[in-house]
Amino acid sequence: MIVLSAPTLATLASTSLALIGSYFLYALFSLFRNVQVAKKTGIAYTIAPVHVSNKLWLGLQKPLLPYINQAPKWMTQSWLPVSVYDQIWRHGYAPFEYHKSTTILVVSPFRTVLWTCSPTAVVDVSRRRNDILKPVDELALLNVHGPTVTSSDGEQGRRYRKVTTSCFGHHIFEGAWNEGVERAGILTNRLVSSVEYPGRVKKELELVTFAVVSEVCFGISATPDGDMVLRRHTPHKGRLSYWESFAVSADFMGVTYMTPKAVLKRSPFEMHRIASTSNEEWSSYMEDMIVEKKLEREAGADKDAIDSLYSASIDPKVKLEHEAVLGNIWVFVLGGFHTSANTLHFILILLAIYPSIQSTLQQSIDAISKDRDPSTWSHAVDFPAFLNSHVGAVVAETLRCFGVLPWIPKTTGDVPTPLMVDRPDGSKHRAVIPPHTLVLVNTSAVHRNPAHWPQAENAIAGEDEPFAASGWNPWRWLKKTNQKTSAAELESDETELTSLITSGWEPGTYIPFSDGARACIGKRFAQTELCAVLARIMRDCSVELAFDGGKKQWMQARGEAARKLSQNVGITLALELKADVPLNFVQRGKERWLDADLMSL
Ligand code: HEM
Repeated sequence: MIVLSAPTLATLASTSLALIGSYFLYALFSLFRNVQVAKKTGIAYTIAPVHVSNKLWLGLQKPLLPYINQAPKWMTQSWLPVSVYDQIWRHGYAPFEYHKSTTILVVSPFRTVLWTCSPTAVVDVSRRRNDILKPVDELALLNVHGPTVTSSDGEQGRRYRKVTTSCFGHHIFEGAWNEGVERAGILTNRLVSSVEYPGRVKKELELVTFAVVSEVCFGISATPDGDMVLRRHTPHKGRLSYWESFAVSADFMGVTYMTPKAVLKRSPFEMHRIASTSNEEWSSYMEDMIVEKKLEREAGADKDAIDSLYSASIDPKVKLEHEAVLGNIWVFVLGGFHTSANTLHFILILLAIYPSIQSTLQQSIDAISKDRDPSTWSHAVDFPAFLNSHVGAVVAETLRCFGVLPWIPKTTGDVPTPLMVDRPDGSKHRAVIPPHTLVLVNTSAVHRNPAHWPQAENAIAGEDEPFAASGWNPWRWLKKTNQKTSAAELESDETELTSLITSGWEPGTYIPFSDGARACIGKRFAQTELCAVLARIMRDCSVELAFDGGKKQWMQARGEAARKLSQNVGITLALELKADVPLNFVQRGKERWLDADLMSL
C-alpha cells in the first residue's frame, strides 16, 4: 500500500482546488462572454447551468431531477423546462409563454441553444440547407451500425439522401397499403381474441409496423411474432428473434452511444452485454438481408428499397460503403417502425377515451368501404378516400398533439448566421445567431401555440395539465366538401364534414414530418400505412378502456387514461406513452359504451 506523506497530500489537495477553481472561473468567464453575444441577437435569453445535450447532464439528470425539482420554482422555471429532452413535449408551448417570445436563447457556460416555435423561424430553418445544418455530432447516436442519412450533412448527406429517396417508388406506397391492410386484419383478430396484459397493444402495433417496413422496404417477411422468413437461404439462428434484436438494439442505443465499443463487448454489466448482443444479432440479420438481395437479383426478382441501397453499393459511380448500407437499413427500420406504432397507440387510446369520435370515424369508414372485403381495398382509390376523410383527420390531429419528434435539431456552422424570427409584437426580426449554436425547432410548441391551435376549453375530469387528451379535436381538420367552413359550422354539422383540410394553415405552424430539403423521406409511406391500419382495425372492431362496472367506473378509467396521456408521455426513440393504459377490443356492435350511455362523450 502506498502511504502519502502529509506534504504530498497537501500539494495534491491544493492542486485539485486550484484546478476546480480555474474550471469555475473559466466557466464563469465563458458564460459572461456567451451572455454578451446573446444580448446582441435581440432575442429573449435565459441563463442555464447546463446544456440540454451535454453528455454528463444527459447521464446524470435522471437521479438529479427529483432534487432539482424541489428547488423553488423561481430558480428553475426559466431554464429547466427547456433543458431536459424527455420533458420537452410535456411543457409544449409553456416555456415560450413564460418568456413571452416564440424564440428563446438558452445560454449556458459552454454552448448556447436556440429554441424556437416561431413560424417565420421554422420556415427559414427549413429553407436554409447550406448554413443551418444537421448537428452531426449530436446525431452520432444513430450510427450504431454505420453512418446514416439522418446523421449526416454536406456532400455525404446529399449522397445518402439521393440514394435513400430513390428507394421510395410508387410500388413502395402500394406495398405499404396492401401490407398494412393485410397485417392489420391479422392484428384485429389477435387484439379481439387475446387477453389484455401490460404493454400488449403497443407490442402488437410494433410487430405490425416492423413487419410492414421489413416486407415492403426490404422484401423480407416477418411472422406475426417477429421471426425472419427468407425464401432463398436460411437466416442465422440467433438468441434473439429478428424483431427482438432490432427492438432491443434500438432501446439500448443510448448505452451503445455512451460506451466505447471495446468496453461494451467485454463489460461485466448486464446493460452493456444486452446492448452488445442485440447489436451483433441485428447486424447478422442485416447481413442476411443483403445475401438474400444478392440471390434475388440473380433470380431477377422485383425491386425494393434495399435494392437501391445494394445497387448503390456496387455502382462504381456511387460506391455506397457497406457500413452505410447497414446504417441506412437500420435508420429505415428505426424511422418506419417506432414512429407509426406509437402514433397508432396514441390514436387507439384517444378513440377509447372518446366513444362518440370513434363511432363517427367508423361510420365514415363504412361509407367509404361499403361492405367491400378489405382485400379489395385499393391503394389508388381507397387510400386517397380514407386520407381525405375522418381517418386522415384523426391521423393529422394525433400527429399535431402527439408529434413523433418533439423537436428537430439543427446547428449553425462556423460563422454567425442570420435567422428571421417573429417578434412578440407581430413584426419580423433578422437576428444573427452565434456560430455553433444548437438550433432546436420545438414542434410540440409549434403544434400547441394557442395563437394557431385553439385548445378545447374543458379538461377531462382527472386530467392534469397539459390537458393533452381534451386538446385532441380531429374534426378541426374537416371542412364541407369544396368549401371552407367556420369553427361554429364545423361543430354543428359533423356528418357533412367529409373533406380533409390539407392546406390553408400558416406556413411553419404544422410540421409533423418537418419541411424543406431534410423533411421526412417516409412521409407518404407513413400516411399510407397509418390510414390502412387504422381503417382496417376500426372497420371490424371497437376499442374500449378496460373497466369494471358502469358509467362511474368508466369515467374514472377515462380520467386515469387522460392523466397518463398528460403526465407519462416522453421520448426514447420517438414520442411514446411510458405508462400502460389497459384497452379491450370487441367486435363492432358489442361495445359496452352502448350499455353505459357514453355516446355523448
Ligand atoms: C408517423 C410517422 C413519421 C413521422 C411523424 C416522421 C417524422 C420525421 C421528421 C420530423 C423527420 C425530420 C428529422 C430531422 O430533421 O431531424 C424525419 C426524418 C426522416 N424520416 Fe421520418 N417520420 C415518420 C415515419 C417515417 C417512415 C415510415 C420512414 C421510412 C420508412 C421514415 C424515414 C425517415 C428518414 C430516413 C429521415 C431522415 C431524412 C433526412 O435526414 O434527410 N420516417 N421523419
